Amino acid sequence: MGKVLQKEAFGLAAKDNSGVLSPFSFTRRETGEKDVRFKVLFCGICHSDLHMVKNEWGMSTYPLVPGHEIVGVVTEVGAKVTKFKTGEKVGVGCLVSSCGSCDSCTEGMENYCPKSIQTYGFPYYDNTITYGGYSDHMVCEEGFVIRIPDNLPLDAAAPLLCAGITVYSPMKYHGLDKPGMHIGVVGLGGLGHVGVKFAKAMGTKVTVISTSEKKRDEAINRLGADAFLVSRDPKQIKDAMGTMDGIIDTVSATHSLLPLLGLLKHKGKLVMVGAPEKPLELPVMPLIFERKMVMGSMIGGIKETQEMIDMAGKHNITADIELISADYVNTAMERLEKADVRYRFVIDVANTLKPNPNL
Ligand SMILES: NC(=O)c1ccc[n+]([C@@H]2O[C@H](COP(=O)([O-])OP(=O)(O)OC[C@H]3O[C@@H](n4cnc5c(N)ncnc54)[C@H](O)[C@@H]3O)[C@@H](O)[C@H]2O)c1
Ligand SMILES: [Zn+2]
Ligand SMILES: [Zn+2]
Repeated sequence: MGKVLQKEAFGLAAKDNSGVLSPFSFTRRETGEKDVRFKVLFCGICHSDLHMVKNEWGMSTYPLVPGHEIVGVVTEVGAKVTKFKTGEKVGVGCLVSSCGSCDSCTEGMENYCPKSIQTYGFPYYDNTITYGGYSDHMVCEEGFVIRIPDNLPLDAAAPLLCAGITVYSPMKYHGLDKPGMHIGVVGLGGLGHVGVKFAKAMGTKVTVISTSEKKRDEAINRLGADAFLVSRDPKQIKDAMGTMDGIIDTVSATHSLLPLLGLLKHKGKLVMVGAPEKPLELPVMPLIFERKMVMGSMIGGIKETQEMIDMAGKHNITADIELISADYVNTAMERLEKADVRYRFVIDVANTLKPNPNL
């Protein structure tokens, strides 16, 4: 193999598990035949970025450039790229590659490919480590690039690439997308608030389940939820027992599943998408007595990510965001830890991250 050509890149990286990000220069590969290169305009801050920055899942390597809710404008395409042209608005979510031939890949579920490569912190084929979207530009195989509908504002669309697909995929897969169904959404953060919007667009009745009354007004009047339940209030839980077809649990910390299982109808499904660092306690009696199910779900495939964002375009679904400058990222991480965000931080990368003069 000849000399591998590379391009200078600049971003923000965690250098250790302290939770602090700082400027970082690195290189990305040249645009390969099937690669799309794009200038990053905006990147959302997912709670997974925070888990990874702090190595809470025990799988982080440093330096770690987070970011998997990335949108931008195409600057260069490889000779064999057919789907994208320079100037087009594109995005990349949590995946940048997969094997392409296993059962999961064949079924369009690259997210479950055992050899899938995540957008940051994973070894790539050329023995480099993948770096995410808190950076000035990206290069990605065209098969993992998503087209952003023209009518969506790019900053508020960015979080759909992880938060959006993570709630959309299980609703579709588990048949929780049928009008008339009653869906619960636990945890009203980045994932939860877009979960409410998609579930409403699918025509279901949506109840937000939260730990305090604080978000009741916003959940109902701003996000369009039909009802709001405080999970720590036994009376509110009791009144809603056995009413829900499915619950999407987006909570990022350990919490009790018992009240949630109680809210489900017979055969109801509790889908775990939140990924706390410690195991949760699973009460089995409600599962046994009423054939209830608990399952997990991880992001979604590329085809369904495109479907999700096209649906968002049709229904004008975007995230409610706080647009921040790159130098605010450490404060944003601290606030995210305390659930002090309405409802997603998005970094204004192109305007505020120090540009790379060589790009
Ligand atoms: N399964 C996947 O594919 C996938 C994809 C993206 C994110 N995630 C995970 O989902 C979780 C949520 O991500 P996010 O970006 O929406 O985070 P977020 O911080 O925006 O939202 C988390 C919500 O959980 C609530 N919460 C925190 N601790 C709680 C507790 N003890 N009890 C009840 N509620 C509590 C917070 O108030 C907040 O509303 C994270 O663990 C993240 O890593 C999973
Ligand atoms: Zn994410
Ligand atoms: Zn595969």
